[in-house]
Amino acid sequence: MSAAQPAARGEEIVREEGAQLDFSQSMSYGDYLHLDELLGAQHPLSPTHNEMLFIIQHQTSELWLKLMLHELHAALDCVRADALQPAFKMLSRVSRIMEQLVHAWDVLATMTPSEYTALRPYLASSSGFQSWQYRCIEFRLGNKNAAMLRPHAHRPDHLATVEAAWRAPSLYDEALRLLARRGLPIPQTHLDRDWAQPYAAHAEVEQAWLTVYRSPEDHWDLYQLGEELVDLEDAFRLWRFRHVTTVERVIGFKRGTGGTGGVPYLRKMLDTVLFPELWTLRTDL
Ligand code: HEM
Ligand SMILES: N[C@@H](CC(=O)c1ccccc1NC=O)C(=O)O
Repeated sequence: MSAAQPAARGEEIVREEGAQLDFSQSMSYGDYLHLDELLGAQHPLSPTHNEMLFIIQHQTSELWLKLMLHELHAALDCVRADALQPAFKMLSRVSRIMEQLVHAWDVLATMTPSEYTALRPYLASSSGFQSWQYRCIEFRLGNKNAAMLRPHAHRPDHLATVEAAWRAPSLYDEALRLLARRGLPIPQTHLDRDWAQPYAAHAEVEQAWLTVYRSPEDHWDLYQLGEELVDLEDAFRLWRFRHVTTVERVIGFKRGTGGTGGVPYLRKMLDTVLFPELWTLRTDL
């Protein structure tokens, strides 16, 4: 077989398929996806080989966070409008994205402490702690903390977005309002409050969820909502765990570039509970 044959066959396949080959007058793949901007946004500051991994890992994470927020906002609107079926679809997508981010740690973990130490000085005081999209997700899921607004003060546009997420009812707050609309007794303190304050678990809320979980057939969609929320928190917990473990692998107990204690701070965050009564009810079921 001559060397020209496979190439000729390749040309024939493209011709037979009728693939479009000229994009001088129409929109191409790269045009639609704005790939020039996307692929032109990696600007390593160090001479190290591994910085490209570090940048792309974070940029792809931020893209997934963007989609999570898009889905979360829509899911919140649906729960508010009693449209649970579309909300379930969106929440399940949010959980799958979080799982994707959990697996993404495997790629970053190929970077050794020696490799990271070489690029770390170039990061200066930047840190994931300053991710405004991450903070919006935390707030939309109900982990409210006013101190987390401060790192965004230098960007009034981002500050306004994070502040709006902080002041708004969270997904869990909306779920409890839904339970109340369905006739389940939710204390007034949990139906109308200062939503910027951290959520406080309440025995009556657990009782309401227990009613749902004790007879799923009578409350099937609320039962499904409860399990969707638990799926999401489960995936979030895994992400936090992989984060702190990866951080310990690469910087040990050094302080973080964001100014926190580093691993001890991230370990404290592992204690966060987003939807407390959905977990405690299991003991009492
Ligand atoms: C080698 C990789 C990484 C190291 C060493 C690292 C280290 C740290 C440290 C030490 C903190 C605490 C804040 C500080 O003082 O800086 C932190 C926070 C944070 N990091 Fe990372 N990180 C890494 C990768 C990532 C990745 C891939 C993401 C994905 C977006 C990420 C997102 C965050 C977020 C959102 C926080 C704030 C967490 C919170 O406040 O609960 N980090 N990281
Ligand atoms: N806080 C990290 C730095 C860091 O991880 C980071 C720096 C810039 C952009 C993203 C980062 N990732 C997550 O925190 C450290 O202390 O090494």
